[in-house]
Amino acid sequence: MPKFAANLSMMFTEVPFLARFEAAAKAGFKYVEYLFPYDYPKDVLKTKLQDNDLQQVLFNTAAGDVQAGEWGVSAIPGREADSHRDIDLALEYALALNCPNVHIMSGVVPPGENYAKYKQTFIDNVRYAADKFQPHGIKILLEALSPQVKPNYLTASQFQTLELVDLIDRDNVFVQLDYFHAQNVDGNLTRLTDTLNGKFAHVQIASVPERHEPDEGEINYRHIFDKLDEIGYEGWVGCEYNPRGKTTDGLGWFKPYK
Ligand SMILES: O=C(O)[C@@H](O)C(=O)CO
Ligand SMILES: [Mg+2]
Repeated sequence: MPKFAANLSMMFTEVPFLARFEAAAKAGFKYVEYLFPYDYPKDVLKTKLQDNDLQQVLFNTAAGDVQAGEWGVSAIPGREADSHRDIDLALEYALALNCPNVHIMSGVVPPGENYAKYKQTFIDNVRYAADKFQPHGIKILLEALSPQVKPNYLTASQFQTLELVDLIDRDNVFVQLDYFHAQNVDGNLTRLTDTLNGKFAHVQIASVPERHEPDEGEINYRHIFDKLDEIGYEGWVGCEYNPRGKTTDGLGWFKPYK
């Protein structure tokens, strides 16, 4: 049975961020993920996790200057020092929060730029991270983002991310398989799951096209959950969706899995 993690960047937004830990625990979650921890001291987050018997399973490296269009900097040529600073900070938080996975954000490739140069910069920076995280047993995740959500992100297709994982060639680097983006770009989700089997170490879910609860739209998630069980997937499934209304009102789908 999948282990579901509440995504506190998207779920329980009825309450302020630090109150979402308790809200998730009360709703029956044992695991949480969220985009960025950096606005809060490590101790504050650690206490929230401990007080609510929750395990943190994923967060991302910093986004950079979001107003200026950045969404990570690790693929941007000339920004290696910023990328390494973000990776080092992420490692500090991962160790403090006992978090087993960190997603390294590549950033966008502006149209007309040299894609190969961005790709190589990302490969080099992820190798730097992989070697730093490896002694601590922390996995690095790379995610493809669909163009309707983040145009010109370094990778849009799961196959591009898979190629990067293979080129980076480190034991602790994996695909972050977000089925919402995968359906938007690649489709064919059952076969895709088989193709990526062993290469992905974290899953995220949401309906398509609305990015709501996984109980509507194009994807039959009951089938996907069975498929993940069938292949023996042991990682977490992050609930990265925007609830249709109040978060708890939309948790009917979660009842059988509590
Ligand atoms: O799917 C997403 O958008 C996220 O998982 C993320 O980490 C960055 O955009
Ligand atoms: Mg995602």
